[in-house]
Amino acid sequence: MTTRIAIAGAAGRMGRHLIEAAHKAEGTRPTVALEAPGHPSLGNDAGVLAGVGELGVPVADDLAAQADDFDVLIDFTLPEVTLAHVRACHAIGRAIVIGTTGLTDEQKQELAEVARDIPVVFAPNMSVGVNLCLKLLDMAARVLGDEVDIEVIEAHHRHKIDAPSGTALRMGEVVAEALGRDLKECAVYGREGRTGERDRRTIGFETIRAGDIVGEHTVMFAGEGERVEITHKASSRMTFAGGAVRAAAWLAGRPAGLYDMQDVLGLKE
Ligand SMILES: NC(=O)C1=CN([C@@H]2O[C@H](COP(=O)(O)OP(=O)(O)OC[C@H]3O[C@@H](n4cnc5c(N)ncnc54)[C@H](OP(=O)(O)O)[C@@H]3O)[C@@H](O)[C@H]2O)C=CC1
Ligand SMILES: O=C(O)C1=N[C@H](C(=O)O)C[C@H](O)C1
Repeated sequence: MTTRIAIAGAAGRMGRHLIEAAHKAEGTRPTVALEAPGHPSLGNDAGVLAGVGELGVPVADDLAAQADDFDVLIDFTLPEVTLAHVRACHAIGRAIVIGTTGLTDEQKQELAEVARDIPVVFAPNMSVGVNLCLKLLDMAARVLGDEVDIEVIEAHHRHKIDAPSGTALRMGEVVAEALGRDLKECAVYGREGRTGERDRRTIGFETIRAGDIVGEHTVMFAGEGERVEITHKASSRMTFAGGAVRAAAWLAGRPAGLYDMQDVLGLKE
């Protein structure tokens, strides 16, 4: 059966790749494309926007009005826009895949409540490689334990508006959980001035924003005499878009619940 996909933020960096991925993947089809009211792309064909040729899917601004035309919404937009779409999907009973990062704790809480009634995949990074790295990080943290200093370094393009990246924060959470720490208490974001010696139980975050970097993450476990680094480098947004479309096909017809990419990829024990 073909999964009909709606794409929010269709004219955005990820939106265009999502249209292409949903069009090219077997078993999925982009049927709805959304942008905000007044957006210059409204009425344009989504396939033309994405560079894959005409698809007969004009960019529109009203999700609820197209409820009968899609099975799963994929949303890579802004936290407040994503939450409005979550509420709309709840009202019309549709599944949603969310890639948006930078949600507040309150927004995540609302998402968890809605996921009691509809199926939701929510993940800061949809690439297979990053999700494999999350497994490796759990193992590295358990083996190296409290004997090492842990730093998360991430680099992204100059247009990114949230920091640290959602992926970096998730990496920090995985490491903190493995070590029995609370990330909210042990995270240190950037350093400046007379900082004093490093406290071993902290987890440091460094952010680079420059040029057109698609997305790079390194977690460093540095001890006396050796260090381990686990690095992921994305060189194309298609790696995220392909993962999101795979998640949408996986989600169609599932029971209500809050899932992540580890569920989609079968990486949970
Ligand atoms: N989970 C993952 O694997 C990944 C997650 N991301 C995350 O995805 C998000 C988007 O990133 P990116 O594509 O680079 O950002 P962009 O700014 O390029 O895209 C966001 C799009 O959403 C549009 N938009 C704004 N308001 C609405 C609305 N009310 N309805 C529909 N569309 C709207 C924007 O329009 P405009 O700005 O023109 O008004 C824009 O086209 C970020 O949070 C990023 O961190 C990114 C890559 C991978
Ligand atoms: O904004 C981006 O581009 C990306 N955002 C995600 C994040 O915040 O982790 C994932 C990816 O690295 C690209």
